[in-house]
Amino acid sequence: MIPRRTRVKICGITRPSDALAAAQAGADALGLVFYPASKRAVSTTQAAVIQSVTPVFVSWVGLFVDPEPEQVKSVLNQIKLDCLQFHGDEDAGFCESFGLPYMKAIRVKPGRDGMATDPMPEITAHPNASAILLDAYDPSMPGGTGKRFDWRVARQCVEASEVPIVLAGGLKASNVGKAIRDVQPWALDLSSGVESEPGLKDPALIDAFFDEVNRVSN
Ligand SMILES: O=C(O)c1ccccc1NCC(=O)[C@H](O)[C@H](O)COP(=O)(O)O
Repeated sequence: MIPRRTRVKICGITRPSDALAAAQAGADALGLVFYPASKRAVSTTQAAVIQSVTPVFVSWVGLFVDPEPEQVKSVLNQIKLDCLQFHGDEDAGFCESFGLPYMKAIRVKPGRDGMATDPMPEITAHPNASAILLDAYDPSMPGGTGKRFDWRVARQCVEASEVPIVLAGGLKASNVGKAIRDVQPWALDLSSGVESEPGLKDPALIDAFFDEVNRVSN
Protein backbone atom coordinates (compact mmCIF):
# COMPACT_ATOMS: atom_id res chain seq x y z
CA MET A 1 0.00 0.00 0.00
CA ILE A 2 1.74 3.18 -1.17
CA PRO A 3 0.44 6.28 0.65
CA ARG A 4 -0.24 9.47 -1.32
CA ARG A 5 1.07 11.29 1.75
CA THR A 6 3.53 9.67 4.11
CA ARG A 7 2.19 9.77 7.67
CA VAL A 8 4.41 11.03 10.47
CA LYS A 9 4.56 10.18 14.15
CA ILE A 10 6.73 12.31 16.40
CA CYS A 11 7.80 10.27 19.40
CA GLY A 12 9.01 11.22 22.86
CA ILE A 13 6.86 14.30 23.48
CA THR A 14 7.61 15.65 26.96
CA ARG A 15 6.25 19.21 26.82
CA PRO A 16 2.90 20.75 25.82
CA SER A 17 4.70 23.28 23.57
CA ASP A 18 6.36 20.44 21.66
CA ALA A 19 3.03 18.68 21.11
CA LEU A 20 1.56 21.93 19.78
CA ALA A 21 4.52 22.54 17.46
CA ALA A 22 4.27 19.00 16.07
CA ALA A 23 0.48 19.22 15.61
CA GLN A 24 0.78 22.59 13.89
CA ALA A 25 3.42 21.23 11.54
CA GLY A 26 1.11 18.35 10.56
CA ALA A 27 1.98 15.38 12.78
CA ASP A 28 -0.51 12.51 12.43
CA ALA A 29 0.46 10.91 15.73
CA LEU A 30 2.41 11.78 18.86
CA GLY A 31 4.24 9.32 21.06
CA LEU A 32 4.35 9.30 24.85
CA VAL A 33 7.18 7.23 26.32
CA PHE A 34 6.30 5.15 29.40
CA TYR A 35 9.75 3.59 29.70
CA PRO A 36 11.45 4.93 32.82
CA ALA A 37 15.02 4.51 31.50
CA SER A 38 14.36 6.92 28.63
CA LYS A 39 15.19 10.62 28.88
CA ARG A 40 11.84 11.12 27.15
CA ALA A 41 9.82 9.25 29.77
CA VAL A 42 6.68 11.00 31.05
CA SER A 43 4.32 10.31 33.93
CA THR A 44 0.61 9.91 33.27
CA THR A 45 0.11 13.30 34.94
CA GLN A 46 2.49 14.96 32.45
CA ALA A 47 0.89 13.02 29.61
CA ALA A 48 -2.59 14.25 30.55
CA VAL A 49 -1.41 17.87 30.56
CA ILE A 50 0.28 17.43 27.17
CA GLN A 51 -2.87 15.86 25.73
CA SER A 52 -5.10 18.59 27.12
CA VAL A 53 -3.44 21.35 25.04
CA THR A 54 -3.24 19.38 21.80
CA PRO A 55 -5.91 19.98 19.13
CA VAL A 56 -8.19 17.15 18.02
CA PHE A 57 -7.37 14.72 15.18
CA VAL A 58 -3.91 13.79 16.39
CA SER A 59 -3.54 10.13 17.42
CA TRP A 60 -1.88 9.24 20.71
CA VAL A 61 0.56 6.37 20.92
CA GLY A 62 1.80 5.02 24.25
CA LEU A 63 5.25 3.45 24.13
CA PHE A 64 6.35 0.60 26.39
CA VAL A 65 9.41 -1.63 26.59
CA ASP A 66 8.76 -5.11 28.00
CA PRO A 67 6.22 -3.76 30.50
CA GLU A 68 4.36 -5.67 33.16
CA PRO A 69 0.70 -5.92 32.09
CA GLU A 70 -0.24 -3.89 35.18
CA GLN A 71 1.86 -0.95 33.98
CA VAL A 72 0.02 -0.79 30.65
CA LYS A 73 -3.38 -1.21 32.33
CA SER A 74 -2.57 1.50 34.85
CA VAL A 75 -1.66 3.97 32.07
CA LEU A 76 -4.82 3.06 30.14
CA ASN A 77 -6.91 3.68 33.26
CA GLN A 78 -5.52 7.20 33.52
CA ILE A 79 -5.21 8.54 29.96
CA LYS A 80 -6.72 7.78 26.57
CA LEU A 81 -4.43 6.19 23.99
CA ASP A 82 -5.31 5.28 20.40
CA CYS A 83 -2.50 2.82 19.91
CA LEU A 84 0.14 0.96 21.91
CA GLN A 85 3.74 0.73 20.76
CA PHE A 86 5.81 -2.16 22.06
CA HIS A 87 9.53 -1.61 21.70
CA GLY A 88 10.94 -4.67 23.48
CA ASP A 89 10.68 -8.42 23.02
CA GLU A 90 6.90 -8.64 23.54
CA ASP A 91 5.14 -11.48 21.72
CA ALA A 92 1.91 -11.14 19.73
CA GLY A 93 -0.27 -12.60 22.48
CA PHE A 94 0.98 -10.03 24.96
CA CYS A 95 0.63 -7.11 22.52
CA GLU A 96 -2.93 -8.12 21.61
CA SER A 97 -4.06 -8.66 25.20
CA PHE A 98 -4.93 -5.00 25.87
CA GLY A 99 -7.62 -4.81 23.18
CA LEU A 100 -6.13 -1.75 21.47
CA PRO A 101 -4.46 -1.40 18.06
CA TYR A 102 -0.74 -1.90 18.45
CA MET A 103 2.50 -1.23 16.62
CA LYS A 104 5.37 -3.65 17.18
CA ALA A 105 8.89 -2.28 16.93
CA ILE A 106 11.51 -4.53 15.41
CA ARG A 107 15.15 -3.49 15.66
CA VAL A 108 17.16 -4.49 12.63
CA LYS A 109 20.36 -6.12 13.84
CA PRO A 110 23.58 -6.28 11.87
CA GLY A 111 24.42 -9.89 10.99
CA ARG A 112 27.80 -11.57 11.31
CA ASP A 113 28.63 -10.96 7.65
CA GLY A 114 27.98 -7.22 7.97
CA MET A 115 24.60 -7.52 6.25
CA ALA A 116 21.47 -6.69 8.25
CA THR A 117 19.46 -9.62 9.59
CA ASP A 118 16.11 -10.31 7.94
CA PRO A 119 13.24 -8.90 10.06
CA MET A 120 10.53 -10.81 8.11
CA PRO A 121 10.26 -13.74 10.58
CA GLU A 122 9.63 -11.25 13.40
CA ILE A 123 7.16 -9.30 11.23
CA THR A 124 5.11 -12.37 10.35
CA ALA A 125 4.95 -13.27 14.06
CA HIS A 126 2.67 -10.21 14.49
CA PRO A 127 -0.04 -10.72 11.83
CA ASN A 128 -2.61 -8.71 13.83
CA ALA A 129 -0.39 -5.70 14.47
CA SER A 130 -1.73 -2.43 13.04
CA ALA A 131 1.81 -1.56 11.97
CA ILE A 132 5.38 -2.76 12.23
CA LEU A 133 7.98 -0.15 13.11
CA LEU A 134 11.48 -0.88 11.85
CA ASP A 135 14.20 0.78 13.90
CA ALA A 136 17.98 0.62 14.22
CA TYR A 137 19.51 -1.80 16.71
CA ASP A 138 21.66 -0.35 19.47
CA PRO A 139 22.62 -2.56 22.42
CA SER A 140 22.71 0.46 24.78
CA MET A 141 19.09 1.63 24.32
CA PRO A 142 16.03 0.03 22.69
CA GLY A 143 15.05 3.15 20.75
CA GLY A 144 15.34 6.88 20.25
CA THR A 145 19.04 6.56 19.48
CA GLY A 146 19.24 8.66 16.30
CA LYS A 147 20.90 5.76 14.50
CA ARG A 148 19.99 4.46 11.05
CA PHE A 149 19.93 0.96 9.61
CA ASP A 150 20.18 -0.33 6.06
CA TRP A 151 17.10 1.07 4.31
CA ARG A 152 17.34 -1.58 1.57
CA VAL A 153 16.11 -4.03 4.22
CA ALA A 154 13.22 -1.70 5.02
CA ARG A 155 12.27 -1.53 1.34
CA GLN A 156 12.24 -5.33 1.12
CA CYS A 157 9.93 -5.46 4.15
CA VAL A 158 7.58 -2.86 2.63
CA GLU A 159 7.32 -5.10 -0.44
CA ALA A 160 6.88 -8.35 1.50
CA SER A 161 4.80 -7.38 4.53
CA GLU A 162 1.01 -7.41 4.64
CA VAL A 163 1.17 -5.16 7.70
CA PRO A 164 1.98 -1.46 7.06
CA ILE A 165 5.64 -0.59 7.71
CA VAL A 166 6.71 2.46 9.69
CA LEU A 167 10.31 3.55 9.10
CA ALA A 168 12.27 4.85 12.11
CA GLY A 169 15.86 5.37 13.15
CA GLY A 170 17.91 8.49 12.54
CA LEU A 171 15.37 10.31 10.40
CA LYS A 172 15.83 14.06 10.00
CA ALA A 173 15.12 16.80 7.47
CA SER A 174 18.29 16.12 5.51
CA ASN A 175 17.57 12.43 4.87
CA VAL A 176 13.78 12.07 4.96
CA GLY A 177 13.36 12.80 1.26
CA LYS A 178 15.61 9.89 0.37
CA ALA A 179 13.87 7.72 2.98
CA ILE A 180 10.45 8.32 1.41
CA ARG A 181 11.69 7.82 -2.15
CA ASP A 182 13.79 4.71 -1.44
CA VAL A 183 11.61 2.91 1.12
CA GLN A 184 8.05 4.15 0.44
CA PRO A 185 6.89 3.31 3.95
CA TRP A 186 3.36 3.83 5.21
CA ALA A 187 4.67 6.21 7.86
CA LEU A 188 7.75 7.66 9.51
CA ASP A 189 8.56 7.77 13.20
CA LEU A 190 11.23 9.98 14.69
CA SER A 191 12.50 11.55 17.84
CA SER A 192 16.16 12.69 17.91
CA GLY A 193 16.08 14.34 14.47
CA VAL A 194 13.74 17.11 15.67
CA GLU A 195 15.38 17.68 19.06
CA SER A 196 17.84 20.22 20.44
CA GLU A 197 18.64 17.67 23.18
CA PRO A 198 17.06 14.34 24.20
CA GLY A 199 13.44 14.97 25.15
CA LEU A 200 13.33 18.60 24.01
CA LYS A 201 11.88 19.15 20.56
CA ASP A 202 12.91 22.13 18.44
CA PRO A 203 10.03 23.77 16.49
CA ALA A 204 12.39 24.89 13.71
CA LEU A 205 13.64 21.31 13.21
CA ILE A 206 10.04 20.02 13.26
CA ASP A 207 9.02 22.54 10.60
CA ALA A 208 12.06 21.74 8.46
CA PHE A 209 11.22 18.03 8.66
CA PHE A 210 7.60 18.52 7.58
CA ASP A 211 8.62 20.94 4.81
CA GLU A 212 10.74 18.16 3.37
CA VAL A 213 8.05 15.47 3.82
CA ASN A 214 5.51 17.70 2.06
CA ARG A 215 7.94 18.55 -0.73
CA VAL A 216 8.67 14.91 -1.49
CA SER A 217 5.15 13.54 -0.91
CA ASN A 218 3.33 16.02 -3.16
O1 LIG B 1 12.57 7.64 22.35
C1 LIG B 1 13.02 6.96 23.28
O2 LIG B 1 13.65 7.46 24.21
C2 LIG B 1 12.80 5.48 23.28
C3 LIG B 1 13.31 4.75 24.35
C4 LIG B 1 13.13 3.37 24.39
C5 LIG B 1 12.46 2.73 23.38
C6 LIG B 1 11.95 3.46 22.30
C7 LIG B 1 12.13 4.83 22.25
N1 LIG B 1 11.67 5.56 21.15
C8 LIG B 1 10.93 4.92 20.11
C9 LIG B 1 10.58 5.68 18.90
O3 LIG B 1 9.48 5.50 18.39
C10 LIG B 1 11.60 6.54 18.19
O4 LIG B 1 10.92 7.48 17.42
C11 LIG B 1 12.42 5.63 17.28
O5 LIG B 1 13.17 4.77 18.07
C12 LIG B 1 13.40 6.47 16.41
O6 LIG B 1 14.19 7.27 17.22
P1 LIG B 1 15.26 8.28 16.57
O7 LIG B 1 16.30 7.49 15.89
O8 LIG B 1 15.76 9.05 17.72
O9 LIG B 1 14.51 9.16 15.61
